[in-house]
Amino acid sequence: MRKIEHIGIAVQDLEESNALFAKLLGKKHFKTEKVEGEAVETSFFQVGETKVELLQATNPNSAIAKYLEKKKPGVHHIAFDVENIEAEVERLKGEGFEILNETPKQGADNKLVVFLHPRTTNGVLVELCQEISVNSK
Ligand SMILES: CC[C@H](C(=O)O)C(=O)SCCNC(=O)CCNC(=O)[C@H](O)C(C)(C)COP(=O)(O)OP(=O)(O)OC[C@H]1O[C@@H](n2cnc3c(N)ncnc32)[C@H](O)[C@@H]1OP(=O)(O)O
Ligand SMILES: [Co+2]
Repeated sequence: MRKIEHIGIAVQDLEESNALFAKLLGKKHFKTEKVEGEAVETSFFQVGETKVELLQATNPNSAIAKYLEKKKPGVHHIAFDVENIEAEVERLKGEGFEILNETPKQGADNKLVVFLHPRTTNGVLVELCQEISVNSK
């Protein structure tokens, strides 16, 4: 794990939360992006070397929608930047962590992502992110 890539925050209304976090952080988000595969719309704020990712569900089947059926808006996950996501998945499997999607999937902000089940990570939903480099496209 090289650094915290982002903190994911589940929100009900992206526009409203964008305005709130712009006030809080003293800067506007640098991008919004829909991730069809996750049925989310995201918005990113750069904070030093890490980011805040706001997530709104785009349909009721979204993991964010399901989360908000049971819990209040708030911190949803923590994402770590990794150099080699496949190698990290193998390492973490060996350490007994439960991998939710062994095959990395398309994330936001030009990343491949994997999630670990919170029941094996002390109750924290963990995301691994690997930058998709230009020559690997
Ligand atoms: C990829 C785009 C973007 C990016 O950064 O690039 C994203 O970050 S997308 C983020 C949204 N997508 C995901 O979160 C995908 C991974 N998540 C899942 O597969 C599910 O949400 C899962 C398995 C974590 C929970 O599924 P579900 O809600 O259907 O199950 P339960 O409600 O039964 O929960 C089981 C158990 O886990 C606890 N839980 C659920 N969500 C969280 C959470 N975010 N943080 C911590 N704990 C969580 C829940 O409370 C249940 O615990 P229990 O003790 O059994 O009550
Ligand atoms: Co994320």
